[in-house]
Amino acid sequence: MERGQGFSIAGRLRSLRFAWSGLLTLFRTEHNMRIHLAAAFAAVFMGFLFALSRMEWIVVAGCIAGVFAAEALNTAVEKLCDALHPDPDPRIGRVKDLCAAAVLVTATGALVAGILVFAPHMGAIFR
Ligand SMILES: Nc1ncnc2c1ncn2[C@@H]1O[C@H](COP(=O)(O)OP(=O)(O)OP(=O)(O)O)[C@@H](O)[C@H]1O
Repeated sequence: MERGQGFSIAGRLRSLRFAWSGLLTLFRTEHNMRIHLAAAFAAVFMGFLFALSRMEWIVVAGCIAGVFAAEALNTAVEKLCDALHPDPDPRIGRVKDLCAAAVLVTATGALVAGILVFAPHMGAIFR
């Protein structure tokens, strides 16, 4: 936001357009994001199939949002690193490894939460 500019609906809508454009770029350019998207669709499909409770939907939605946000931040830092320091540098490598670790931790947490939410429903089918 530039200094001296007041709040305006048009300004907020413009910011929303930028965020949407970032989201589209993420899905178009990041292969990992397509895997996250496929997992999210599978979780939502199974959520309707098993008629999840409100609390279970909150867990699923939180996991999907968390993984997408982690991947967006990871991609942003990667692009910033490449723009500021295109040459190989062990410090840049460490920064990228740390960001990748953040995505891994988030995705693993989402996987564990997904198993805890869906396993009892699947177990009920085979009982
Ligand atoms: N400029 C660099 N200097 C040193 N090591 C780097 C550099 N760029 C990347 N690396 C190393 O290579 C790894 C992969 O980097 P890259 O930018 O290809 O990320 P990625 O996770 O493979 O990206 P994507 O998911 O977009 O394919 C990094 O985690 C880091 O260890």
